[in-house]
Amino acid sequence: MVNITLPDREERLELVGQRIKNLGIYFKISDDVDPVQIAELSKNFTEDELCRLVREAASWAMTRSLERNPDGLKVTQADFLQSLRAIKPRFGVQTERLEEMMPGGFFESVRPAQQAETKLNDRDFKSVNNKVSNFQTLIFLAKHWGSVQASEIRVNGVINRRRLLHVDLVEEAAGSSNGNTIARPMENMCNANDTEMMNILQFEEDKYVAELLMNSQRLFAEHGPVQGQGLICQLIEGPSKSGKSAIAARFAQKSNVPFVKVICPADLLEASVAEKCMYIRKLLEDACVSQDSIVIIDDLERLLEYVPLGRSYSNEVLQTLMVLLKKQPPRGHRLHILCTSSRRDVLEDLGMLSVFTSVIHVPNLFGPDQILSVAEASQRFEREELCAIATAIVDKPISIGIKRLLDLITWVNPLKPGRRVVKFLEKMGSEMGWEKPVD
Ligand SMILES: Nc1ncnc2c1ncn2[C@@H]1O[C@H](COP(=O)(O)OP(=O)(O)OP(=O)(O)O)[C@@H](O)[C@H]1O
Repeated sequence: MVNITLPDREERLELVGQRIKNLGIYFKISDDVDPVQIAELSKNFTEDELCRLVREAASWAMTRSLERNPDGLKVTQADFLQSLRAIKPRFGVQTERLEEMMPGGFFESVRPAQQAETKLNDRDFKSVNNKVSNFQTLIFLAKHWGSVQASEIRVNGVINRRRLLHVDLVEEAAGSSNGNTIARPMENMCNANDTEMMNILQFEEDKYVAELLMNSQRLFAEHGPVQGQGLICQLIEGPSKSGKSAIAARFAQKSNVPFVKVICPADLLEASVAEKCMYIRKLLEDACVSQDSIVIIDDLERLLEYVPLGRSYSNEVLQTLMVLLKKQPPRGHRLHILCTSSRRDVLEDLGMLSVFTSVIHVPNLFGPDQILSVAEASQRFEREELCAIATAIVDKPISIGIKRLLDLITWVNPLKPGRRVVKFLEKMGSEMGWEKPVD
C-alpha cells in the first residue's frame, strides 16, 4: 500500500502561503494573488506538486515579463492559475483522457431524461394515426415545419395547454398539396405553444449520466461500511458502440471528484500479464490515497484478454480484478469503480457479476427521434436534410449504437448536400436491414 497522505485544504493553504512568502524575497507579488483560491483549486496535489506549482508560477511571470515588460517582474494570480492548468497531479483527474473517450462530444438530449419520459405519452398519437407512433419525431417535424415538403406529411392540430400534444398526422394524397390549409395550423402550433414545446423538449441531462449521478450518493449510503463512504463498483453494459465509455467519462467529468483515472486495455497492449496486474493494482492503490476517487475500467472483457474463439481469457487478470474490485478503501474514503463491457454474458460466465453493486444497461438508439437528435446535434446536416431524414425514417425499424451512427454521419459528411441524405439513408438501410434503400 502506498504510504502517502495528501495535504488537506488547511495544510495546502499553509504550504502555499509559506512558499509565496519565500517567493516574495526575489519577486514582487501582485495584490491579486489569492492563496485561499489556490488552495481550493489544488485539491489532491502532493506537497511536492504544491512547491512545483509556486515555482512554475514564478517562471510564467518571468516569461511574461521578459516578453512584454522587462522592468516589472511581478507574480500575479493569473500565473498561479496558469501553472494550476499546466501541472497534472499524480492523484488528480485525467482530463484529456476523459475528453478522448468522447471524440464525438457528448449530446445531452439524445436519450429522454427519466422525468421527461414520464411526462410524455404517445398513446394519443397512436390512436390518431398508427402509422406514426413516435412522439418526438412529430415535435421535430413541427419545429422544422417550414422546410417539410407539403406533399410528404401534413401535421394539423394544436398543442393543448396542458402537457399532451395533440396532433393529427395525415399523409397527403400525391399531387393534392394545398399550402394554405397545411401551413396555418402549423403556424398556430409553433407560435402559440413555443414555450410549451421547448419545455417538453428540454432534456437537461443524459438519462444514464443523470441516473449514475443520482444513484452514486444513494449507493454509497446503502452499501458503504460507514454511511456515505466505502466502495461501489458499477457495470455499464450494452451492445457494442452504444456509448458506454462516453457515459462513464461524462459521469466522471460531472461528478467533481478530484481523482479520476482510466484503465484502458489499449494502454496495456505491450504489457505482460504480470505487468498488467501490477498496473491495475497500483492504480487502485493510488485511488485509495485520495478521499474521493473514480476509476473507470474500460472494455473489461478486453482487459481480461477474452477471445470468443475457444472462449479463452487471462485467469491471472480475472483473479486480480475479483480481489481488487471488492477491496474497500481506507476508512473515510470513497471509491467508485465504473467498468464498461459489451459482453455481460461473458462476465456472467466468469462469475464476475457478483462484484458489481449495480448494473446499468445502455441500449442502442431506437426510434427516429433519437436518430434525429444525434443527426441534429452533430451539426452535419442542413435543416432541410434533417426534415428529409425525419420523414424517411419515421416508420422504419431502428436499432443502432450512437458511435456507429456518428461514424455513418461522419462518413457521408463530405458528400454534396443532395447526395448526403440519400447515402446516409442507404447506409442506415443496409445497417438496419431495411428491405430496400429509402428513396
Ligand atoms: N449522449 C451520448 N451518449 C454516449 N455517447 C455519446 C453521446 N453523445 C455523443 N456521444 C459520442 O458517441 C460515441 C460513443 O462511443 P463509445 O466509445 O462511448 O461507445 P462504446 O459503447 O463504449 O463503444 P465500444 O463498444 O466500441 O467500446 C463517442 O464518440 C461519444 O463522443
